[in-house]
Order: sequence, then C-alpha cells, then structure tokens
Amino acid sequence: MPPLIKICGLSTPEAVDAAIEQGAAYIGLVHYEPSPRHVDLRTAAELRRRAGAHVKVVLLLVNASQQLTGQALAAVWPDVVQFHGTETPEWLGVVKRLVPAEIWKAIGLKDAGTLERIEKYRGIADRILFDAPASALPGGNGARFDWSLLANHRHTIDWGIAGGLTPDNVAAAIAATRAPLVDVSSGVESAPGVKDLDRIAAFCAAVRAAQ
Ligand SMILES: O=C(O)c1ccccc1NCC(=O)[C@H](O)[C@H](O)COP(=O)(O)O
Repeated sequence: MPPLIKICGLSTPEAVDAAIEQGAAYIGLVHYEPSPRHVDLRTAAELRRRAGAHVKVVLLLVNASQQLTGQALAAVWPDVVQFHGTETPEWLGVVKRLVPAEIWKAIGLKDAGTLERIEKYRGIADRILFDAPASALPGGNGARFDWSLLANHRHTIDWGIAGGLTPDNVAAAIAATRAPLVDVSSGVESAPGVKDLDRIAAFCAAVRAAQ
C-alpha cells in the first residue's frame, strides 16, 4: 500500500480542493505568524469546514501558549494537532486529555541520538513526524534530513517523514525509509506559501507510483 499523504501549509480553498481530489489523507493548516503559510483562525476554520470529512485536518502549532492553543482548537476543531516546536511530552499529554484529536509531534532528525530521545513521547504522541532540523523556521524549510538514519530503525510509535520532499525525490525517500506517511509543503509550491496545484498532483502521483 502506498504511504498516506499529507499536504501541509494550505491557505486557499483551491489548494484544499486539489489536495482532496489528488487523494491526500491529511491537509495541514499552519497557525504560526512568522510562517509564509500562516493562516489566521478565521481562515483556518473556513478551510476546515470546506475540507469536511473528505480529508483529515491537521492544525500546526509552534510553542503556542496555553491560551492560544485553546483558542485555536476551539476555532478549528482539527482531527490532528501537530506540535512543531519544543513542546514537552507533559504538555502534549495535557492537550491529549482535553481534546478528541490525534496528537502528532514533529522532530528535527539530526542523528541517531534523536531517535532515542523521542521515546519520551511514546504513549502520548499518536505519530512522530520526522523532519529536517529547524533552521529559518521550525518547519517548512524545504530541507532534507539524512534518510539513512531511519533505514534500520525499529519504530515504536507511528511515524511519517517530512522535509524537502518533492515530486522528484519522494519515491527515493519512500524506498530509503519505508515511511507509512509522507508530508510535503515547499516541494509543491511555486513561491513560499503559494501552493502549485499541478505540483500537488505530481507529488501525489509520484507517491502512488512509488515501490
Ligand atoms: O510550513 C511551515 O511554514 C511551517 C512553519 C513552522 C512550523 C512548521 C511548518 N511546517 C510543518 C510541516 O509539516 C511541513 O510540511 C514540513 O516541515 C515539511 O516542509 P517542507 O520541507 O517545506 O516540505
């Protein structure tokens, strides 16, 4: 079975529709003001309504305060909350107990030590999203990590990969990691924050064709 697809950083109804038409399982809405993909809560709620039950909606937060987290969850009612900062397992546990959403934790994968450190999220995070280490932004930088780090790793938590994936390299990333989920943002854009509908289609086709 091909990996599940998450298209992240959507900000328009057209991009939401394209992701659904092309078979994405998840769409990501980034609520983080420094990002070129930031959507305010009103827009996020509108996009969430448009997505309906056709696709699962992932709300991305980065070290958000308790107050902002509450406001964002109440406005968007996401299927998944993706924490993309330095949030602790304890904080994820608090949110998990309060909202009927999956909890994902993004981790910048630097070296084998990172793989040991993520164990603290076991039993709390429903999925670990391995991404390139933070640089200009905590995520969405279009940078890859070393896929070979995952080649022989025995995963104890559901997982997926992100970071610098494109229609041209996603098949190689799947072959190298056997990831059950692939996530893309910059690789399906024509400019930062501007999704390219043809590239969304090409990415999804490449995932479906991957061995
Ligand atoms: O996309 C952003 O702008 C962003 C900003 C801050 C935190 C997370 C962000 N994106 C999270 C994602 O899940 C991206 O899809 C992931 O980092 C991969 O991005 P890319 O390398 O651009 O494909």
